[in-house]
Amino acid sequence: MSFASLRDQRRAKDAKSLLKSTGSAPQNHVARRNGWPVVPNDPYELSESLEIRKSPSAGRTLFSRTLFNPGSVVLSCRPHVHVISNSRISSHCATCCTEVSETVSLKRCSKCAVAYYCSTACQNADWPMHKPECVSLRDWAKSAPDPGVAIPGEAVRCLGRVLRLREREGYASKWTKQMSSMQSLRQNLPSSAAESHTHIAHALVRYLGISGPEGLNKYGITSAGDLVDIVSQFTTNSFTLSSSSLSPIGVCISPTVALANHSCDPNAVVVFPRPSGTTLQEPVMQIIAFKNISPGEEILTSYVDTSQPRHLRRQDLRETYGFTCACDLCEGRDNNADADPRYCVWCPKECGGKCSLAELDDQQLECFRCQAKYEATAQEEVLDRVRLATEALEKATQLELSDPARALRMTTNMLALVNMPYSSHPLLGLLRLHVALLITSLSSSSTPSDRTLTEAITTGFRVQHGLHDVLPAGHPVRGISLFELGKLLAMDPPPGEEDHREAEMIPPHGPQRLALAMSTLVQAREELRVGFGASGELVGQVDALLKELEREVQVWRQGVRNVLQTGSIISST
Ligand SMILES: C[S@@+](CC[C@H](N)C(=O)[O-])C[C@H]1O[C@@H](n2cnc3c(N)ncnc32)[C@H](O)[C@@H]1O
Repeated sequence: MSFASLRDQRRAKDAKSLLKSTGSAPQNHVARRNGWPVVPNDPYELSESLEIRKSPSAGRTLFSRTLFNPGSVVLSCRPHVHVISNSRISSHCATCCTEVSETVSLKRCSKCAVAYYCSTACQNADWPMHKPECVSLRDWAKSAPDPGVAIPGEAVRCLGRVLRLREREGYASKWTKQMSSMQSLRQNLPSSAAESHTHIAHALVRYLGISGPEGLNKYGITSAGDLVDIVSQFTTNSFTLSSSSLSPIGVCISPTVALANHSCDPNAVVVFPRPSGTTLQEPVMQIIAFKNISPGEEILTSYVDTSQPRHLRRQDLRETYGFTCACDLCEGRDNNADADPRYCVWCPKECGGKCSLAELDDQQLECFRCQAKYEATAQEEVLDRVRLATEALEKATQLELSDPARALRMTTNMLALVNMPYSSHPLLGLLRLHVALLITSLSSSSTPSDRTLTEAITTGFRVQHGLHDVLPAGHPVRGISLFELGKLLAMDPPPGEEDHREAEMIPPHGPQRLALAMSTLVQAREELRVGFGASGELVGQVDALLKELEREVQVWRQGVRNVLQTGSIISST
């Protein structure tokens, strides 16, 4: 069955459920705005500034009833369930997600040796949930065929918590009603998702020690369809749990935040800015407006990385969420007469214009500015390099955590080969990964080299350039990458290497670099105040670093003054 017919089926289904929800009540009893029925907020308890409407083709969606300025918090809540991912399980507290550091140590659960906590208070808070989970984790480890799979994946651990919480909270509770109201794609499951759903369902049953239908009944599951619904609700509505600097650290579910529909040109973002200051309230999840949202406007977040080209965004959305995005960006209604900066190469005549790589279909690449066309062999060579770079990006991303040195060699080699605008896929991805790997190398080396620092800074500037062309101001990814660049510029260059190359140095050294670091950090603060809201943890970190640099500048100015004064004393005597 084609995707279009699946979508049409869903539309028909939406229309049916709409009729059902209005029942036999007269039409004028159903509140409508712009023709869309307003759905009662219950059981969500949304604030007065928000309302839920039912779209004809995209299910329930959130609308604003007030003006949200860029940087204002649209919604703030603690997720219903969250778990730390397998790769971060020993470095983040299972309860509040605080990361291990020089000042924070984590203690491991002595029974399962899987969950880690930053304090006794966090361990106690998690105990009612962890107690049965602890038994499941131990049983799972005992029967694991090898140590590499001794801990179940985060989807299975998260769903284990969902089922146990449903039982604990009660099937008629608000908590369970909210969870059950989340959309399931069971009826229109994309074929690509069926295999992974089955795999998760099998693993879940094994993890919970369920051996027959009675075991499932205990968790309120009366049919295989119920189980598919629960897995599908998870995949369609879960969020990547991230640190305050957007590093992925786990997975979580909030039925309220999940009410927001998707656009590749969104007006709001979902972040975890750690605003509470009290670990026991964390993780706090927020929807933040990064554009003006007027009363009566739909609140739209993005489920995918919007710096990616359309074909990759569409593929992700189809496979995981079962729909084809029809936003202005995807449908080419964004009034952009140039090549898509997310997927393009430079003009063959180097006029500064770009040729689009989107919808190529054997056509000749043509410059949008001067209409010059690529020769067949040159075009083949360019496309080969794009393919090669795409594969290298995928491979290096997989190796980022397990073998960062090898990943760094791959990005270094590939960056020397690709020549396309910094904003374009796969170059932007390679540049972002390259900076991250260089930062890892700088922080893990006992003798970091100035060459590595310089390369990280120059690459950081290229990333800025690229992101600027594909993400709007205030997007959290822009703020984070400016902050990283500011921190690199603020680092003291390693001693002993700098003098002989100073004249040709890009970026500058000495006080000029300090000034550049400060202006970059001020810009980062502006962007972060929008993308994470003013009370985000990172805004405080930028302020602290700016104060430190201010003091360095004072010391440096005083030093110059001293030298000048000493000089004038010498010359006057
Ligand atoms: C996280 S849920 C959003 C809330 C959902 N509309 C509901 O009624 O519960 C994601 C699902 O909403 C629908 N959806 C979200 N954004 C959409 C869009 N732009 N176009 C079509 N469907 C969309 C898709 O079915 C998707 O799988």
